[in-house]
Amino acid sequence: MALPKAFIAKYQDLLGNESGPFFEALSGPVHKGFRVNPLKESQTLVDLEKDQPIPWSRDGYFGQVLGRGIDHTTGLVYSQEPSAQFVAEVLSAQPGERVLDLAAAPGGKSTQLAAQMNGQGLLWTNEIFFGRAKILSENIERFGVANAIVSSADSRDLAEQLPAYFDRVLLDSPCSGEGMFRKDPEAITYWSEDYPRECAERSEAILENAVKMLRPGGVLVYSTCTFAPEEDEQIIAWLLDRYPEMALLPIDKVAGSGIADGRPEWADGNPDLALTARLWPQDLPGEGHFVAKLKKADDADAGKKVNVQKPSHLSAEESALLNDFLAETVPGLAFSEERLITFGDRVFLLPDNCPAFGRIKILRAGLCLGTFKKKRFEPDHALALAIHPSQVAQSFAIDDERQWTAYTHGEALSTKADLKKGFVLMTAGGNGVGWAKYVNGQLKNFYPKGLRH
Ligand SMILES: C[S@@+](CC[C@H](N)C(=O)[O-])C[C@H]1O[C@@H](n2cnc3c(N)ncnc32)[C@H](O)[C@@H]1O
Repeated sequence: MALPKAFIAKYQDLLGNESGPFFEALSGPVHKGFRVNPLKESQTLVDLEKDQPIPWSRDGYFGQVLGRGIDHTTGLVYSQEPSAQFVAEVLSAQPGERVLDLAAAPGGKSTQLAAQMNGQGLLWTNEIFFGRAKILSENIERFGVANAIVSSADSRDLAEQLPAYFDRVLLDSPCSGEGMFRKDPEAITYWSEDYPRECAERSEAILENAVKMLRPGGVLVYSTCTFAPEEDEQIIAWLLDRYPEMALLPIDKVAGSGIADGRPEWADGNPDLALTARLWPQDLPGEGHFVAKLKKADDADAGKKVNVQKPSHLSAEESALLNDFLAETVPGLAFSEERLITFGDRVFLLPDNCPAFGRIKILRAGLCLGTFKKKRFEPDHALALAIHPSQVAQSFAIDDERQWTAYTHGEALSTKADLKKGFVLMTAGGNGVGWAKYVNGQLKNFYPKGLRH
């Protein structure tokens, strides 16, 4: 890997004697990791080795996930670089809280936060670029997350809509990506001496909005995947200076893991900056990361009141179609109609007390239940991935490779199983993986066309 001369000079200067092992590590092997998904009822399908837990990640292991493998397709695992798994652990979202992931695509940290929240509370996950937000939304669906709002908005517009609203905010900032040089050498081509400063300016602008959205007493985690002090300690020094209501919190650096303190001497010398965390490739089996955890003062400005999103009014026909579908197919799913919202023909179950969307572009408003078709209701793939098989009236277990291949190709399956005419939850290894419609010994395939392979 050819590193820019200016990069080498900068880190020789900053790291002194440590620079040798640092540059050596940058030309060493990349470490792969994955997380298992505790939101899924059963883990029986995971055929990846789970003998090397990542010390700083609750559900994380070293190892490589295959893109088209059943583990991945069914949302049982999420492929994520080991160091990146530390960030959401530091934020530590709790069930029932209001949590914002402000720069979230493709969704590594959001899916980890969703696992921590275990379906309770509100996870608002945002990505400014619409194309990337679509990928984020697909990953949220595959992971079986029912309580997430996925939006695509500029942080300024979000802050106007949701002032002082969240218990926890994560800004995993768009950065110069120096920590990914080893994993993704293309990142080197974007680098210049000025690039970290340019990225830092963008991060400052996003951070201002992140702080606005934090409630008094709320917790903010700021992270990057760069070594650049301009985007790491110096940004936090700037934040502490600009917002006296924000204070650094200690981070559990997991004794023996190699996670290091931040470097006050690379910013304004404030000793509190040592509370931040640095993950160096020469110290641990992962890529480069920086993490800071801060709290907003309990007596900070509480902001204006945020309204609750108004539900949609279903027509009598829509209500009847939906209620018939639920009674026949998912009798174990109970909720109040006050939580239903429609986008075109699709109906979503909002998280409890969901805040109003205003003009924010929403890609996913909680759990998509399905689509109103002419005189019928068709369940959504997201519903199959998020519900527990015990909630449905009938299910069909795919128990061999041949059936799995046929189902994910979009073929109908023949069966002698004792099923009633209507929708059937298809399961694999004990988890919902999609829908089929049973008619006369045939399971008609409802696996989404875009996912067939
Ligand atoms: C480090 S990545 C996020 C990775 C993600 N947290 C994960 O774990 O999968 C930063 C994200 O910020 C987005 N971004 C770029 N410019 C932005 C801006 N001005 N405001 C907010 N997000 C931005 C990028 O598109 C990118 O998806």
